[in-house]
Amino acid sequence: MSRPPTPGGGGGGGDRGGDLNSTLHHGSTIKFLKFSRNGTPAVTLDRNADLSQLGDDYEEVDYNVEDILRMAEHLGMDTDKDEDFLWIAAEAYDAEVPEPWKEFFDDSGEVYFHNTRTGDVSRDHPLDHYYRILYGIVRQMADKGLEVNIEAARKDAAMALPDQNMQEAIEESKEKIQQMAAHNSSAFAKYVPQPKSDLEYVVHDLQMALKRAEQERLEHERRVSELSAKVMTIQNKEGTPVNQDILNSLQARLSRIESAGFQNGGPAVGSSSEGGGGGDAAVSDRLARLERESSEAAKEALRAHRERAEAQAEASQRIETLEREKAELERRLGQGGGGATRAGGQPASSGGMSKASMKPLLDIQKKVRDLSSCVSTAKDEVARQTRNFGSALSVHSCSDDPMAWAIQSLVKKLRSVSSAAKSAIEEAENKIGPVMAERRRLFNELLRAKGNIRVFCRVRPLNSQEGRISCVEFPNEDRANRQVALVPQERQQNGRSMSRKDFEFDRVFNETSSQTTVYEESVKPLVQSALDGFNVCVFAYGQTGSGKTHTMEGPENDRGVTFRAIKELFTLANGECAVPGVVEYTFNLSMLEIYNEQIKDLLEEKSTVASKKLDIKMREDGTGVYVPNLTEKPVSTAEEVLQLLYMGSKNRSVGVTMMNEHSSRSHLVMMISCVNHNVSKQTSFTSKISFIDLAGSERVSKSCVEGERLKEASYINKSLSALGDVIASLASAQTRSTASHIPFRNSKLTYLLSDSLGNECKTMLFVNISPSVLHAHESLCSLMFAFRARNVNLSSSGASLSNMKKLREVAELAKKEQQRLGNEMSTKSESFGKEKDALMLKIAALQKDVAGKNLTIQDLKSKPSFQPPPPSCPPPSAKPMRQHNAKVESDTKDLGQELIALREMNKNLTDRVRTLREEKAKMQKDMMKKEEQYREMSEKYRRVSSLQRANAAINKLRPKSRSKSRPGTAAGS
Ligand SMILES: Nc1ncnc2c1ncn2[C@@H]1O[C@H](COP(=O)(O)OP(=O)(O)OP(=O)(O)O)[C@@H](O)[C@H]1O
Repeated sequence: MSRPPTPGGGGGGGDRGGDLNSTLHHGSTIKFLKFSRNGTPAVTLDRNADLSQLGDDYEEVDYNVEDILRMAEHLGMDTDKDEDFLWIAAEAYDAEVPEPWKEFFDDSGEVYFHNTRTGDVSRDHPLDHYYRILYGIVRQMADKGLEVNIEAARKDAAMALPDQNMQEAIEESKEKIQQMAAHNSSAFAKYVPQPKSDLEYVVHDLQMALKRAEQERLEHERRVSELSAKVMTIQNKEGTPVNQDILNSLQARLSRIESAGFQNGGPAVGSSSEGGGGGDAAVSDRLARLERESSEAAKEALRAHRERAEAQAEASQRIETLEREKAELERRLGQGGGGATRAGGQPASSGGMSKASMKPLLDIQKKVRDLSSCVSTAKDEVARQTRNFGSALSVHSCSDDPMAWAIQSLVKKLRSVSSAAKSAIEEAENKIGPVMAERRRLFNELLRAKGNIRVFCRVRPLNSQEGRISCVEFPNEDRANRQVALVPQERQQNGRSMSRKDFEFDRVFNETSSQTTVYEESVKPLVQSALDGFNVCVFAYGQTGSGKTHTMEGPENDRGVTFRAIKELFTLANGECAVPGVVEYTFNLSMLEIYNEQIKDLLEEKSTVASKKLDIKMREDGTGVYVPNLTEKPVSTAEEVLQLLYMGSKNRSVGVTMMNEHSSRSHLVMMISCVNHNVSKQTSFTSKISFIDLAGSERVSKSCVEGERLKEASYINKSLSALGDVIASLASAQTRSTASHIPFRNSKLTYLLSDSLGNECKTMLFVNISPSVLHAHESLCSLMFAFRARNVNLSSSGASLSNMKKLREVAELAKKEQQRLGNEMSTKSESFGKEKDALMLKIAALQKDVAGKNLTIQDLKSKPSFQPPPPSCPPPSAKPMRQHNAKVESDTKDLGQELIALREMNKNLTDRVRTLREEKAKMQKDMMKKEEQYREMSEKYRRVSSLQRANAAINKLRPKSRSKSRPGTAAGS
């Protein structure tokens, strides 16, 4: 049932009118044909079809223009722009009132609707909401340059409705439309054009315009020749006085026609002076050229359109894949308790990031890269299209050109395609953003699980002056590489002896660990983190000559972690992490030295001792600190950085102490700021990676220094202990989850690095030690300092009591399982071994027996039968001899068979033994895994206990000691 006419709505009737624009505003009717498009019921406006020829085999619906326009406005449509969607208004106008709603009229004759179930009353038709949503969806599809999928739009709109009855009502009306469509579709096939893409419509319009222009040209030609003939007739009439007036008027008319050309959309002819024939030829040529060019432009545009659609589809597919992978990664991370992380957020393994855990991230990076190259290809395509349109426009720039409007329309459409492509690119970029952010988040989670403060110990080889006695041991070296022990060898130089001290770190590198191993298992993962926006700090701590510079800088032929990290930084920034045109990086390098609490710019050209005085300032927005006037050099390759490092190193302050000829008495700080620019969004963020080669940590007394050297040493001690205090405070703040004062300002070093320590920043400390007994005490101090930082890190994880209990239970279980497997394996292998040995013996005996018998047979066979017996023996009769031979032969046969059977048996046994061996190896592997798990758990448990003990001790002390901690005690205590 149609809705009753709304006030002001005119009645139906009137002529159909071919052009919608000409009918819409004249109170006449518009007609709609219903047809099926690819099985999708739809209603479309018919503009050109001659309905009278369709007979009764279709449904023609006349609507009053005003009613439909009013309904369209009521649904929020723009009646000027939305003529293609007026069918929604028509459908809404026709919509039935669904149950349990009823339609009523009030006293003034206005319609209202009443919900008989809920009692709701509304002036709005109950389905108006649905049609508004439907309109919104199709409008959005059209705005995005997508083909309008009515079926999908209807589904989505229905889903958005809260009322089940409404949905059913819509389903019902949809079915009706489908039935009607199925009935009518065959009749309409010849009248209703197949769905076309925007560009195809443009091409079609263009061709129609050409046809019209050609027809008009022919008509013009006909009229010109008609008039010329008339003039000729008049001029040639012999004896007839020429009526000059008539002649003049005819000629003027002819000229007018020629110059008028096709003012109503027809092609302009050449000037009248060119003469009729020449002008026509020019027009034809021009038309042909224009037609050619237009069709080429249209083809090109179609191709570009298709390519764009393909690229877009591919991009969406890739994004989908990425999202799937991301979900998978997330799922895996969610299971992290037993895999990548352990309870309490402690590292799952001692080494660097495992390949398995890195792989999904690397895959995401690769996908993001692919996606971005896809986006940039699409961008290039858009740029190319735009250029093509530009040239097409310049060719057809003549505004009175008959083809201009068609070309303009083509250009307009293509521009809309290009803007659709642009928005597709934007959309893809918007999708890349979250994927990249997710990758960053996951990667950071992985690093955080390993600890934001990580401590590595590196023991350098003994040098020629130190002899061959090492006081360092590596317990469990083959397993976890995490333990190091200082063992007493003989009395120290100072006469004191030392008891054995065991330490554990995130990783211990021994004398043979290569620079590559050290880098890969320590700093490498942090480089990615720096590019992801996290501040990173790598310290090398240790006494003079312990290998700090070797670890950080390294010799030219075997670079240390700094150079390797920088190389990686550029590789990632130009490869995996870059999204050309979306995300780009720039880098700036600065290098400074802190000597006697003074900052010296090492990259300052012509640097002198009395160079500019530098200080550290807090940024006004409170986002961190900076050193005003510090030289910052833009860098884009590792080689550039190397050159600057070389220049900076030459400016370093070095002195001579008894410890090391070239001992460094200052802290060397090298910082690279990484600026991540999002090109399309015009946003950026900065992160920083810093490498700090700390000054030698040896105690003053040992260096036997005085005067200037003593002053240097005391500054060094002070700043190193300030560093220890900062790390300790940060960790205790994390443990208590409360904001507390961090004494960053106690030294220039800690203040400078205040924005790179704590929170989500990644801190890595190498403690370098010498294995020499001569340095045992200094090594012990260094290890104590590092252990303090590491313990701190542990306490920040905050393992709960329930976790401890759980860990203990799991550890017990693992231990039992390990024992059970061990027993089972040894019992099995023992019994199988025995069985196998017995069988082997039997086989060997049988083989021996067979071999002996074979020999006897051969022996007997080789003796000639006619040979006379020896004189002492009675002559043997032939019969027993034959019997004997036969017996031997049958024995041999039997033995042969037995041998085959035994060989078969042997083979089976060997197979069995092999299977058992494999089983054993598998069990051993399982056992080792379990043992490792058990070990980790017991370790965790041990740490938690020590933490508890420490907490208890702190609690005990708390009421008593409120006194300030003395500076300078951290490193040595
Ligand atoms: N892992 C190592 N393998 C081989 N040689 C090493 C290793 N570590 C250090 N060395 C050597 O030991 C010597 C002292 O090392 P390095 O200069 O790195 O010590 P340092 O702690 O930086 O001293 P300083 O505080 O004086 O700068 C150098 O000759 C260096 O080549």
